[in-house]
Amino acid sequence: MERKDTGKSSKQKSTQKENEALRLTADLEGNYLLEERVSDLKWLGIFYAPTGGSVHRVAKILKRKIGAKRVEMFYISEIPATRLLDYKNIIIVCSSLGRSTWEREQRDQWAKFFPAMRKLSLRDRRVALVGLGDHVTYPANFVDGMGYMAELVTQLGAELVGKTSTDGYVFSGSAAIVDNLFVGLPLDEDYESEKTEPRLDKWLSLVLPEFEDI
Ligand SMILES: Cc1cc2nc3c(=O)[nH]c(=O)nc-3n(C[C@H](O)[C@H](O)[C@H](O)COP(=O)(O)O)c2cc1C
Repeated sequence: MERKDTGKSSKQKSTQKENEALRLTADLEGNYLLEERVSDLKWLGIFYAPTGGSVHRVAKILKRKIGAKRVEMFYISEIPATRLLDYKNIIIVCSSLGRSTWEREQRDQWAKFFPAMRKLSLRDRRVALVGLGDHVTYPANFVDGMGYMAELVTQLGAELVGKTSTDGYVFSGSAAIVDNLFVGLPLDEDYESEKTEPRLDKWLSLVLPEFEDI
């Protein structure tokens, strides 16, 4: 059979395919449009920033422990926020740099990413958080950033999994605690790096079974 030439370049065709897989819907208040992916979900994506420090190191350890072939990993400054929608389950690795830093786009990659992320619907997605912090220098704001991230993904409709007990952590305050549990896994590479691997192993044994199959 003769193939019809639609006159479209392969780039146009792949953009068209991308648009077909995304659906725009109004949020509950009708304030803005939410983007939803409706096809081709993959099992697990790890999204992290910043790169080159403790967050990046922990993201790489996570990928190795889960199995490099089972998971895809992205530095958020190199991808559009809609990439989150490709995954049924999502692990976000972030640090805490204080709310003022997170609110300044010129200083923080997550702050730059948030406006596009706020347009997504994460309904039917399971999200687990890993938050890097420093319990010695910032005991009153320990892993606060993970708390802000939890607020955001919950607002976007995601189901938060992988909450952890505060047992074994020394701190005086944290925005990452809800109902006496951390909203994800806190890690302190600055002062407790020897605890990182055992904490990750224990957490993964609990969180991986919570992720949904596709
Ligand atoms: C300016 C600045 C502010 C920080 N604020 C906090 C904080 O409020 N709470 C906390 O637990 N850690 C805080 N930290 C510690 C970092 O979150 C921690 O060192 C983290 O491992 C850094 O990750 P990175 O090496 O990937 O950048 C802060 C660090 C810096 C440099």
